[in-house]
Amino acid sequence: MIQARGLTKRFGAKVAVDHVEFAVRPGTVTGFLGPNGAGKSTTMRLILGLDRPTEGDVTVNGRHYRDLPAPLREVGALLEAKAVHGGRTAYNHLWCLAQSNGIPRRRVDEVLGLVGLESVAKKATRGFSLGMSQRLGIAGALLGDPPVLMFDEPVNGLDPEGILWVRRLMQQLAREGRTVFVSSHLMSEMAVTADHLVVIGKGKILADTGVRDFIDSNATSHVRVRSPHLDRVEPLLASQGWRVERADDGSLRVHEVTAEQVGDLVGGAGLWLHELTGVQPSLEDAFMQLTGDSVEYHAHMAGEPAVAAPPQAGGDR
Ligand SMILES: Nc1ncnc2c1ncn2[C@@H]1O[C@H](COP(=O)(O)OP(=O)(O)OP(=O)(O)O)[C@@H](O)[C@H]1O
Repeated sequence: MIQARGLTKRFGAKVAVDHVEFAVRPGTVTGFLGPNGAGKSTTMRLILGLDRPTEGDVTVNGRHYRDLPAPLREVGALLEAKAVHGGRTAYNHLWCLAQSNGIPRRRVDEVLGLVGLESVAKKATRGFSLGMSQRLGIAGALLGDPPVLMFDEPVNGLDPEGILWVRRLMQQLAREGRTVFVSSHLMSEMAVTADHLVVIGKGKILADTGVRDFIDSNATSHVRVRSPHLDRVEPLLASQGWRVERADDGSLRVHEVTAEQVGDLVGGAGLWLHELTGVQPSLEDAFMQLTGDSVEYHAHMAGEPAVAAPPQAGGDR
């Protein structure tokens, strides 16, 4: 179990992690989500003792990382896959790690097999692709057979087969009763990999909940409508007090109603529909909804003002 209490890290005036409280429990895959610059990597670095907290505390199975006698046997971590001595072979990289933690040589062969790198074990890692480096990083995390594992963006650079492999690996590790804490920007992947989520924005915890609960409490379902009579259908739906939006592809999104309600109303008015689809919200929808105000770095779409216009007095949101 990983436990953070009042965990805070400041870099000068910048508060990267702001009085964060959470617990990552064994037996589940816990996703760690947040927009760029939210504080995920800093939190992971604090857990691993690579940075010292300005205030507060974080422990792994009740102890600070720096007090662990053989840390690789307690916590395995993949932070930056490319942070490996490029001149060493994959085998030697793992063997050096193993020796410093009293891990037997046969375990090096085992983990190389687990991640599928046996055939390149004797090659220098400087020639490795990002995907191969990720696999090597994961091998390093697994080396000490630790009860707690942390992965920062583990599927970065992996092909679809590799992504599926990582998903199964995370779930297998959790099923074995381990604590698995994993950050990713790939929402669709998190939705199918994680059981629980810790969401951070601008250094503060925004949510700490199950994946399903997170989606249900932060996004609503909608009905997608296409019609050759859109100019009449749109005001008809709006006249019911329903929230109706026009999507970029010309379809309508009608929020918090059922497809039956929309179909009955439009059919009753003698208008035609070409599509009527109930759409369940995704993890991405919920994430965007929750973290919209916490995004530090906004890109601007063509035609969108670079600086948001001030809200109109008395205007609707
Ligand atoms: N060594 C540092 N010195 C100064 N500021 C830092 C340092 N490390 C991180 N920060 C700042 O702290 C904030 C949190 O950064 P962090 O890398 O933890 O975010 P993140 O959630 O991992 O982002 P990303 O998703 O982009 O990897 C950012 O504003 C970042 O610029």
